[in-house]
Amino acid sequence: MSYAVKEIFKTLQGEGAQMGRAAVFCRFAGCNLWSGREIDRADAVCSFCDTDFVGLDGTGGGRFADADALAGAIEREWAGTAELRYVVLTGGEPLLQVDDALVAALHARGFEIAIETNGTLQPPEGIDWICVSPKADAEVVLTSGHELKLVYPQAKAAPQRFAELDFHHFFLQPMDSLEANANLAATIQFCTDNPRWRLSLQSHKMIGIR
Ligand SMILES: C[S@@+](CC[C@H](N)C(=O)[O-])C[C@H]1O[C@@H](n2cnc3c(N)ncnc32)[C@H](O)[C@@H]1O
Ligand SMILES: Nc1nc2[nH]cc(C(=O)O)c2c(=O)[nH]1
Ligand code: SF4
Ligand SMILES: [Mg+2]
Repeated sequence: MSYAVKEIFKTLQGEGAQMGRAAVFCRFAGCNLWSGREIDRADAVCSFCDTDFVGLDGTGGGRFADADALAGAIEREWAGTAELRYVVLTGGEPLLQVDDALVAALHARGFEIAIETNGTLQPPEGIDWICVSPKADAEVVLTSGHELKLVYPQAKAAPQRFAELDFHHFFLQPMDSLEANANLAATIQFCTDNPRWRLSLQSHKMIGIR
């Protein structure tokens, strides 16, 4: 099958337990919890998204005919050493498109594969780092992985609902919005009072990288 990709770029992972690690980001177009159009935002299941995932027009974006073509583009973007190749599949919601063929093509090129997902869809086998970020009252069907990274606060997604799921790391990430300062303060307070949860900052926004 073909893949619709908004953008492909190399940067440092800004969030979570892999913060600071060099990675190629592959941002898939489209999401199942928001159309991506501002006119629909207030009524969407996920209403605080900070990302433009509509269309194929970002740097390195486009329609890729098959897994080999997309993995090849990701490999060219990495453009570096053979070791510690790392790709973050994100979006939009990457699990609308990521399949066995893409996992195999990336592994064949020596990439460790990470994914950022809202947890409403099952992944193919073999993804090396799974980050689930639950949204509002959307049902989480992907209940195990490496990190659970909850944007905080969300009226319909209290941390307690996820604290017993099968993840190695539990992060709260302050919601970036007009209330970002208050959200940061509330997140610091919650993590201070509930030591299962650690603070994840969107460090790329603080240091001015993508
Ligand atoms: C744009 S999403 C794409 C991947 C997937 N759809 C998801 O929601 O996890 C990438 C990450 O950004 C986080 N994110 C989105 N909007 C945010 C905001 N306003 N403040 C903080 N984190 C946000 C998401 O929760 C997720 O962890
Ligand atoms: N540097 C950087 N780190 C990130 N971690 C998760 C991101 C995402 O949008 O999925 C992201 C992003 O867009 N940029
Ligand atoms: S689920 Fe992810 S990509 Fe979709 S609207 Fe929410 S944050 Fe954005
Ligand atoms: Mg982002």
